[in-house]
Amino acid sequence: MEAPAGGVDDMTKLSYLHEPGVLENLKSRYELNEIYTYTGNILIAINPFQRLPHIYDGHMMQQYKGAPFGELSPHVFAVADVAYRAMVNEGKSNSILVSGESGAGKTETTKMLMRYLAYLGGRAATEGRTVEQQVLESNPVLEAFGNAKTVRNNNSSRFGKFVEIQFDKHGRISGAAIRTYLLERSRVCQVNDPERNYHCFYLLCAAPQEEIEKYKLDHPKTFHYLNQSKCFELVGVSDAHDYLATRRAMDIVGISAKEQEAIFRVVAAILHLGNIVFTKGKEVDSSVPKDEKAKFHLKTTAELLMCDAVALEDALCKRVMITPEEVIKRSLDPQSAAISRDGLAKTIYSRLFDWLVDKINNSIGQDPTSKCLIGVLDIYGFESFKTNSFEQFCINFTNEKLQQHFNQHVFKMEQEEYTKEQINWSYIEFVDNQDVLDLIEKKPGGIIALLDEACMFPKSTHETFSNKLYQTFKSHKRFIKPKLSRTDFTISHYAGEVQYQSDQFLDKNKDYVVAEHQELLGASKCQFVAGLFPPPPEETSKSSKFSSIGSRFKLQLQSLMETLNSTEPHYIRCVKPNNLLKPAIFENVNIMQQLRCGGVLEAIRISCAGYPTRRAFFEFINRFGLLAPEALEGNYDEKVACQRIMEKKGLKGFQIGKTKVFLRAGQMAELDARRAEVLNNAAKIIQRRVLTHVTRKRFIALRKAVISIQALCRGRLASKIFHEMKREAAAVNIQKNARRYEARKSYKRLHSSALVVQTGLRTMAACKQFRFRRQTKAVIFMQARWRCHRAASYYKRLKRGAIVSQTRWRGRVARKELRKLKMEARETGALKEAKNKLEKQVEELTWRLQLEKRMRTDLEEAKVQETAKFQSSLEELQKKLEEANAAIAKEKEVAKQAIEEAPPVVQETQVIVQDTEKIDSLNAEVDNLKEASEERRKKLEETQKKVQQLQDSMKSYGFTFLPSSYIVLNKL
Ligand SMILES: Nc1ncnc2c1ncn2[C@@H]1O[C@H](COP(=O)(O)OP(=O)(O)OP(=O)(O)O)[C@@H](O)[C@H]1O
Repeated sequence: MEAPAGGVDDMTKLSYLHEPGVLENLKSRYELNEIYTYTGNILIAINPFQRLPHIYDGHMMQQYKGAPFGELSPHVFAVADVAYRAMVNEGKSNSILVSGESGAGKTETTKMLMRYLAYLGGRAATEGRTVEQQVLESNPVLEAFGNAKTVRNNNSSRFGKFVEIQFDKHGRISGAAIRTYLLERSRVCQVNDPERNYHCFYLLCAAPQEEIEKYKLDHPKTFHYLNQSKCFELVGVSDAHDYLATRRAMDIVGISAKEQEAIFRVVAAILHLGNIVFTKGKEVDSSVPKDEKAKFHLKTTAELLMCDAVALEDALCKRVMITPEEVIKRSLDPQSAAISRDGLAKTIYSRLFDWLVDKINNSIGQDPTSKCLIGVLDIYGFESFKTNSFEQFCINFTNEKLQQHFNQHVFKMEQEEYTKEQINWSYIEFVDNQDVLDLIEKKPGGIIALLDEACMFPKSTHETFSNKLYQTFKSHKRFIKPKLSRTDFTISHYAGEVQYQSDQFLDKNKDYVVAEHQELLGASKCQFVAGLFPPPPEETSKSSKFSSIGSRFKLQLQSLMETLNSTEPHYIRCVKPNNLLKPAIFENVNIMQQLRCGGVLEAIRISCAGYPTRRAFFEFINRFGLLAPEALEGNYDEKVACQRIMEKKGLKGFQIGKTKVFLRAGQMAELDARRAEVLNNAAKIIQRRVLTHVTRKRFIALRKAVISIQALCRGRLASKIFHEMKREAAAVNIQKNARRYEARKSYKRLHSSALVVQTGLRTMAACKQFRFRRQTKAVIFMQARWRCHRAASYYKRLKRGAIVSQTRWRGRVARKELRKLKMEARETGALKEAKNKLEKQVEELTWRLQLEKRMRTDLEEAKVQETAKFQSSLEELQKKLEEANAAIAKEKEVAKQAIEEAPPVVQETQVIVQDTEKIDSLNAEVDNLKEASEERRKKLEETQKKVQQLQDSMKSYGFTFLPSSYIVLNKL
């Protein structure tokens, strides 16, 4: 089969299984950012050196949850899922072993595993912190105190870690425990350029100002333990931010504020401790703090550790030697004092780290009832440098142990199984490393045992120790004595030869606290510091008195191996693609070496050549019996039934053992696929029936609901239409009223305009009429005047004529009368009476004339003259009357005389009566004219009043008219 361009996701599928093929496959996948590849059950993870958040997000977790192994592309979640499912289904503990060299991505992979397991087995946070939250948050705390920048990794874990996640019977996380291995103690006092010390020191130096002041800290370059390297900062990392993040994580894992304060106080004390420089004292081979600065740091260290400064100085510069005879206090030279100081710093730091791990474990809590666990091992990979010390020895010892576990699982157990089951099998050669392990750990006689022995003898040196090694293992095929060195030794590990320098082995292996240090800090006033140095248990035997790092580590590894052996292992091999720590660089040689060290190539070979899948007969029949029901019905024995099932499915190359069926790679998957097909068909039938039933029920309910909804909708629609209609009617009404209002308004405007026009016209007509009447009046007046004048002229002429004729007549009549009077003179009384009557008449006429005169003066000036004329005529008449009266009086006198002489004769004068009547008629005419003019005047006044009123009202309406209009309006 040709490999696809993007590579295959399982290398057992490769057609040409050789090193270049494997490398090419990994390379082509890495170029596509496919960092994970399977090799059978082993997952190879190549460090991308760049964030790929999309492959670790929640969606991805959901995808991998419960997905069959191999169905989705290779992923760390798939391995965790398999481990979890196996634990839940089979009730067996599982472990995931993550290995690889420094910087290969073990810690990141472990974090992903833990996140995914927390996702699978997590529960909703009910009361504050959950176990999984605490497990996850323990990472930043441990990283702050156990990680440092090295040349190979900016965040290198300087300890091994095995996290046991305990689950309850429902598969929920119920507890957890963290075991740590072999913290690199030497880093506390010794840092190579360009590496860094543990992160916590730098974090504390970047803490908020008040803490810096409290702990009397300064820039990292001022501290001896930090300034041995010129690297103080990490690119893209903020120590100040990480300090706060660490404090938050400490809160979550249950470290109280008081404890946190004590922890950082101790960290600060270690920094100050490192700055205590010694110089020669007055006595021989004695030492004292070098200067004031050293004294200041001594004092500060004592303050921070809450112990006596003098006692601290003594503990650093002196040693107490107990001999059977006496107790001797021996001074240390400056060099030894510095070693003592560094020893104290290392002890304090390692105890602090152990305290943190214990605290986290206690705070998370263990579940004693838990039966299953998933262990995740993140441990340093194989190391081979130019100079390899005790740490590399222990690390490589660990890797040998793990390799053996891997061998046992993948190769040895495979082959043993084949032999046990008596199947045809041509054995594959594999490198068994038991001899290396024997070389290192065998008791007695192993390197660790010899090292312990050397440490117990005070006079031993690394030379004596090396010689001992050379003598003991001179014929061991895994032990080589280098030709050019007298103290180095080489071990031929499974991954290659490593040459160790033994000069520090003894010191680094010693695991005892100097009694003076123990005493000093055990008596600290700070409970936390005193707690780090509990009183040592009473020694029972001499052998138990001595404890070495090497043997303690060996015991820890033994216990770890026991745990791992009781679990079903899963392997993740992390690979570092380049030493530049940069993405997209694939260094072939480097990677090939790592694959070889991780046993990946061997695993590929055996997976393909052997029978990676096996099942007990009953398990196989249980699982795949449904593929050939006739094989079960025939009452065959299990072995035959298994054979029939496989033959029916056309499988070839499988083997039937004594109790198990052995399948070639991929055959199990094929059978599973067939089984899934059959199950799917059956499930489909059941689903069909159930679905029909459910769908019918749902349909009926739906129909009912639809009818209700329709009724409701129709109701709504009708009400909507009704509402619309109502609105329309209202709109029409409003329109109607609006139109009416508009029409009325325009009508009113028209009406008032017509009125104005009419008023104008009427005014014009009235003006015309008024002018006509005025003219008529003037004419009448002129006519009246003319007639008056004519009548007056006629009257004057008539009166004159009348008076003349009257005078003549009266003269004649008077003479006649006189004669009569004379005749009637005798009747005096009658004459007297006539005389009185006449007098009265005269008086009356006089009164009337005066009245007329006054009236005429008031009325018209024109008549004044006439009246004057009348008056003058009246005066004339009066004169005449007087004359007449005088004549009458004369006549009376005459008559009196005549009467006296003769009887009087009385005759009435007709002329006076006629004049009076004429005057009366004229007066009546004048009165009539006056009345007529008075009436007109009154009418005119009234008209003017009306005009004035109309004018006022029109003004209030805002109209302005011509004066002629007012007149017309006045008339209206
Ligand atoms: N899956 C990943 N995705 C992104 N970056 C990664 C991944 N794995 C590793 N890295 C990067 O590689 C660096 C080193 O990884 P890590 O600390 O996990 O290595 P390690 O094998 O644990 O090293 P050491 O043994 O020194 O602790 C990380 O800081 C990170 O930057």
